[in-house]
Amino acid sequence: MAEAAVQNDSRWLPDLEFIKQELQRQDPTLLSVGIALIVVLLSFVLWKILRGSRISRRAVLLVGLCDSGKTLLFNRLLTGTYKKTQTSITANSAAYKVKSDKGTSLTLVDLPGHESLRHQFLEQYKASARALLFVVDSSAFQREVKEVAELLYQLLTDVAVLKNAPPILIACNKQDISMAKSAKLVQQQLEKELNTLRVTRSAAPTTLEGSNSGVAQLGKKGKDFDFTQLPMKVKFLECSTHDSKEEDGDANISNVEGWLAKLV
Ligand SMILES: Nc1nc2c(ncn2[C@@H]2O[C@H](COP(=O)(O)OP(=O)(O)OP(=O)(O)O)[C@@H](O)[C@H]2O)c(=O)[nH]1
Repeated sequence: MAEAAVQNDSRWLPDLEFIKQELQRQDPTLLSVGIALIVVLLSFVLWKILRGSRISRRAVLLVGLCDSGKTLLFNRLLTGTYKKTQTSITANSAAYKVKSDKGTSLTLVDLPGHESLRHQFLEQYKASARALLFVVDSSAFQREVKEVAELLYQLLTDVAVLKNAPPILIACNKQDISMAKSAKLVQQQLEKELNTLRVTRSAAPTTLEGSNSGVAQLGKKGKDFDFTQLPMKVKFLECSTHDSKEEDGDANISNVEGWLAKLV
């Protein structure tokens, strides 16, 4: 057995000897070709690993404040129909087949928006996020802007979230209501609010236990914050999950479906 192993090993010896001799001769052409080959090989392996981890993360998390419309959007995406909703106290998840020829599926996870629950569920799911579908009630945005920005700030500075840099869709929902703010206005106000939050949070003293561990800097230092400074793609869209006249009227979510289809 041992002899066979030695014989097997000896098959490699001429090659190693050849490489050794060539290196000793320090042929610059061969050396650069060798280095280039190694770089290509390593890049390929790295690309495979990164791609593999992206594919294995299939969860699209629906996050947002209470009553922003996550559960109704979740139901609409899955069944296309209207269903009366109640405040979620736990996460709902289901397989969702994207609207494209590929027919691939993602897992939609609707997380509770209530302040006392959302942190716990975000902690549980954030590492598996392929993407984040952040739902905003555009009709209540003026009143809720600070709270919306705080939740977004929490996500955008979370080291575990930033590690995977999942694409984010900010769905400016309830556009059927006349008071609803446009996606452009929501974006501008959020950028302003996140900028303020960044200043106040970085000025806040860190506790002895280091409560700021796991929290990263938001955007580029020394520049006013805007969403293009983030490592992930952030898109803003307008949608409505039901018609203002009839609750079970048509939803306007085809752009959300389009965004989901592009994830796979
Ligand atoms: N007019 C209008 N109402 C909507 C829309 N989307 C949701 N709603 C209503 O808003 C209310 C809250 O919707 P939900 O889907 O339960 O909200 P949620 O974000 O899941 O709330 P939590 O479970 O508390 O996190 C319900 O009465 C919905 O019918 C919309 O696009 N337009």
